[in-house]
Amino acid sequence: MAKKILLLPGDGIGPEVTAVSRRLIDFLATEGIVELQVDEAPFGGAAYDLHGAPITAATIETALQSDAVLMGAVGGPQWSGLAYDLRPEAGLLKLREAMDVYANLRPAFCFNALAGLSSLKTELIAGLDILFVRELVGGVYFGQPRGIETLPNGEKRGLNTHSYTSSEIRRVARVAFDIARTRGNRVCSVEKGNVMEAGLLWREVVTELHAEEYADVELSHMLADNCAMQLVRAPQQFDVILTDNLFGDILSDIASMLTGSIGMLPSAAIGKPGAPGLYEPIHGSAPDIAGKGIANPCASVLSLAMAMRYSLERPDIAIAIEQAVGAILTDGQLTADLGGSASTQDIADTLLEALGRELAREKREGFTPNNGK
Ligand SMILES: NC(=O)c1ccc[n+]([C@@H]2O[C@H](COP(=O)([O-])OP(=O)(O)OC[C@H]3O[C@@H](n4cnc5c(N)ncnc54)[C@H](O)[C@@H]3O)[C@@H](O)[C@H]2O)c1
Ligand SMILES: CC(C)[C@H](C(=O)O)[C@@H](O)C(=O)O
Ligand SMILES: [Mg+2]
Repeated sequence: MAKKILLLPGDGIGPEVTAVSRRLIDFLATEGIVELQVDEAPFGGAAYDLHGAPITAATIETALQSDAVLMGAVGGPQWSGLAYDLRPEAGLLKLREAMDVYANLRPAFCFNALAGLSSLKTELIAGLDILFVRELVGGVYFGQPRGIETLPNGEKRGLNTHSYTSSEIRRVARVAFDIARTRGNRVCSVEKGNVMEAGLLWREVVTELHAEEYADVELSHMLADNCAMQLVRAPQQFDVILTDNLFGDILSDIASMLTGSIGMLPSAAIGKPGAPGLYEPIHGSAPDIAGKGIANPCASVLSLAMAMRYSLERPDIAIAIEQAVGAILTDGQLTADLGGSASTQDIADTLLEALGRELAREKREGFTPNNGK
């Protein structure tokens, strides 16, 4: 039966990079390599402009009925004055919450061809392969109470609540330990238990789960500020980094620059086994370059590869896409963020050819599933 994929291009460069993934999807479908039913809906600021809300109930329903949702990016200055709930970013949080995609996998992998473009020295980067497992539907992003209130003295107060229950921590920690077993078998759990009770509980629950079920996996703990420093000092020390929603957001952006550009980093947000996954680049709508046709589409395309691996049961296509991206980078097909002059369209054209070659090679030689490593 055809797998269902919902595209949510979003705002800014979102539609530009998603269009490249769409070309790959259409190619795979036309060649009969995979049977896909593709839907598309406005999302974020685009949905607000059309429907007065950043996501509609119908789009949430379609997402829940899909096998995978591929999102571009949302947000932009034209919507920044809206009330909090109407902002494009609030639509994204609503979607993540509705899909209950609590584990956000953010690989920071450096393609060989880009090692020299990292903001760190090449020798610190060679072979870099970190996987962030970021909790995605809890913590300070969702804690109650929240809001902006006026105090009796007339002053305003902005309020957010950072909270985690043990079951929320346990389920995402389980994902990190399970994935670690398929790669370097090491998990570094990151919080700030030195100053936050939620961090203390985080460490306690992770330690307990480790002792009960995952004693074979090497577990370490690190405070988030130290982790930020270690990521730019000696990033190769890490295999899987397990952390909360806010720290995961920030630490994965730091790690993106180790790989050459934020335009390279994909993500997969997964929930209960069998439930649809949400796939999106970690970058935003990049208003500074939107409409110029120069956005790097690799993060979107690599997110599609993650969808093939984690939701669409096609690890062969995932690997072919990843190999194709590696091949065009090696050929020097680089967008401006990587110091090149290729347009988004140029990348789409060469990527399609490279994907065709990779799939043909797999047909001849077979492939070995690599679990995203
Ligand atoms: N998942 C998402 O939809 C998401 C993620 C982050 C930020 N945002 C939103 O995007 C808007 C802009 O945020 P920002 O400027 O802080 O972050 P951003 O990630 O959009 O851009 C940061 C910088 O990286 C560059 N960049 C990002 N992606 C690129 C790509 N694919 N190719 C080339 N260069 C790229 C941009 O040009 C910019 O200079 C805000 O409204 C923010 O809330 C959305
Ligand atoms: C846009 C925003 C809600 C989002 C986040 O903070 O999770 C973004 O920064 C990301 O990394 O996906
Ligand atoms: Mg972010």
